[in-house]
Amino acid sequence: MDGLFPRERAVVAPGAVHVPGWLPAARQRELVAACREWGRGPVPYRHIVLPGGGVMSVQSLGLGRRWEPYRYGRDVDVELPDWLVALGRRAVAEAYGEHSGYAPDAAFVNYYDAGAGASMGMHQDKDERTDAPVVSLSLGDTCVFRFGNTETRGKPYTDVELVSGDLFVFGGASRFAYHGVPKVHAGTAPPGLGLRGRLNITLRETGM
Ligand SMILES: O=C(O)CCC(=O)C(=O)O
Ligand SMILES: [Fe+2]
Repeated sequence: MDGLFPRERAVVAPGAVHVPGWLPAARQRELVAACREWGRGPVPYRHIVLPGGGVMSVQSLGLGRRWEPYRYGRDVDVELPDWLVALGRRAVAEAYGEHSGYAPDAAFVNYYDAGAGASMGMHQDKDERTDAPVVSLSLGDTCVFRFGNTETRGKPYTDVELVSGDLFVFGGASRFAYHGVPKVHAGTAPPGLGLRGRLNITLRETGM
């Protein structure tokens, strides 16, 4: 039945807002072009190695501050552009009706190679020293985004389909909720986007 009914804006949990189709197609193409440009160097997208030795299946790049699991370091892969800060502010205003001076200083760009089965386990974004919201933008392949609770990695959670162009903001009572991406549906990116796989940009205020 997917596609028969329009996807509606939804408050998935208090402070967690899903806005389907927020980015117009032309904006999505611009963002994909920017993600490609950022990856040209000097620092490429890479699989982050976790302190326990695990290797993330997602390939990531840091804008603004670089995340060195599990903290933000001083190194910068790519500067965080002002236009992306402005987009983040518009996103928070879209979700909550006001942006309250949202001032992100870091972003992760995550690339999911759907053909290779890339996914992201349940985790909290808790290395920031503020409780300002996280803004998430999705491009390319559709994924299952699992949005849970602040107590455990497990149930209760809600599975949300994030499609290219969707906005998801989590703040307030949901800021430290566990979330993850158990599945990316290969080959579901909009044909005109020119992207194989999924890109996700998450903006944060590190408070540092
Ligand atoms: O890819 C996503 O939608 C989520 C990414 C995420 O949770 C993160 O980068 O911390
Ligand atoms: Fe996260």
